Amino acid sequence: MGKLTLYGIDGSPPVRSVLLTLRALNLDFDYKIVNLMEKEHLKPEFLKINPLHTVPALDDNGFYLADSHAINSYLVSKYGRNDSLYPKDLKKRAIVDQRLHYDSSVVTSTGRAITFPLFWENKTEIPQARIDALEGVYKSLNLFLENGNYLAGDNLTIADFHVIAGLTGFFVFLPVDATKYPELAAWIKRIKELPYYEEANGSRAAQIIEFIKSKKFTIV
Ligand SMILES: N[C@@H](CCC(=O)N[C@@H](CS)C(=O)NCC(=O)O)C(=O)O
Repeated sequence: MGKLTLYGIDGSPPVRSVLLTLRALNLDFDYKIVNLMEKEHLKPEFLKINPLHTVPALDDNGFYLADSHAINSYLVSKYGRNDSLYPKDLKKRAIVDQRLHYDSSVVTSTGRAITFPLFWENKTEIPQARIDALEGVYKSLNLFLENGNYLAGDNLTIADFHVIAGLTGFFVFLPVDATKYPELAAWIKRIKELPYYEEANGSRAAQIIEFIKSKKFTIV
């Protein structure tokens, strides 16, 4: 096997989703930090790897790939001992893909609408409507989970990694009410019990969570 390098930073949810996949697959890799606050992603060296200047980016022996969803499905397809994290069966895969697109489109944009003004525009008032949209995400995820223990059914897949990595920072804005969303609350507990969860996601999200709290935001 050639050399794998992941470019990223712990605060980034899509980066943590790739870290979860790399750990689940038990792969060796180098982790190169690209500090977004220091604008390292805009430096020419990184633009050669990913002209869109986003993290995560993967270098698999000279093959460069951006976007966590593309990276995770590639890693499982190329290096997985089996296909359980991203099934080859067309219908099973289609369900995983649906969850991945839901993550890319809805989960990500809902979260970004809350965090972007806080992180980059120094706005500390979050409109209630944005928190309501986040609650809408919890509701949809709870619906997905009525079909099985994991987001795409009975088995753990990369869809679970993307969504848990995204949600980890959102709990600060809106904790999951287990009486309203029991399946979602149980799923979070289940994912946290994965042996590699804390190392790949939990501990790595701690700093960004503290950063969010330090902003002393209010919901208006
Ligand atoms: N859809 C992409 C999103 C990647 C993304 O937007 N990453 C953010 C950090 S969470 C980033 O690198 N932003 C810097 C920029 O857009 O210049 C993925 O899943 O990898």
